[in-house]
Amino acid sequence: MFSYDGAQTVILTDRQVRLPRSLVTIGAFDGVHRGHQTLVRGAIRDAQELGVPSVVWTFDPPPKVFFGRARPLCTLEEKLVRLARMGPDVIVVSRFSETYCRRSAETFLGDLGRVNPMRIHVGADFRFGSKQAGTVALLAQHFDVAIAPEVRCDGGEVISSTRIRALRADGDSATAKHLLGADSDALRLSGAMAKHDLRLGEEYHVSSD
Ligand SMILES: Cc1cc2nc3c(=O)[nH]c(=O)nc-3n(C[C@H](O)[C@H](O)[C@H](O)COP(=O)(O)O)c2cc1C
Ligand SMILES: Nc1ncnc2c1ncn2[C@@H]1O[C@H](COP(=O)(O)OP(=O)(O)OP(=O)(O)O)[C@@H](O)[C@H]1O
Repeated sequence: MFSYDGAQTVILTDRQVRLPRSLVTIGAFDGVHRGHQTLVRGAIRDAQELGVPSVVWTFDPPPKVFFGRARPLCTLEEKLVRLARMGPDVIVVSRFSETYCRRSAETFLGDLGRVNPMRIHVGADFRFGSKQAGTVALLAQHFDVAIAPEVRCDGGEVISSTRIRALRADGDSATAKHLLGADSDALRLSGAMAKHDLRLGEEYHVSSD
């Protein structure tokens, strides 16, 4: 349990979670940049209006990092803290592994059934399942899907983890930090969280004390 400003977030693996109703947003969320933040906040707001728990479903490591296509912008712990500070009810972490990446899009749709989503918020380019076969169109055949508008920076470019990685690689840490938004500095966690290893399938019990 992560507590922040009175809000509490439960962090679970995909094997632990089960909810009778929810509103879900899904993504790798590496860095939890300003685009991610708008998506997650919109999902939490919608969940509150519908009166159901908000769920952020993410992957560790980020798939692009797993496949060696990118270096991570932050650790799992930093990502969880940045997500939890926005106040979702639940964060679900799927361990992205050699076995997991072979799960088909249809199997992942079944996984989502564990939380019975009333609606799912994602960006238009969201893909899922082995070989990225699952599209937003497929997702919309099974669930009510809300497509989040793309968040752009002042210069008009879409904010993405890829762009922030490139800015960092070019040494432009000021612009990278700006696109990551507030709280972009590494956040220290309580020892309780650091001691737990999600890979062991344990539930996190985290307090911000
Ligand atoms: C069950 C599952 C299997 C996946 N398998 C692959 C894969 O084989 N190749 C790949 O590039 N990405 C794979 N992904 C990652 C997705 O393409 C995507 O990165 C992920 O769903 C997160 O979405 P986002 O990148 O929009 O944040 C898989 C995702 C899921 C949920
Ligand atoms: N700028 C943005 N505005 C709104 N939604 C976004 C934005 N960037 C990503 N998203 C959405 O957030 C979720 C997670 O996306 P993802 O983790 O792939 O971020 P990304 O910045 O596109 O990463 P990468 O550049 O590594 O592909 C997806 O549903 C995606 O569509």
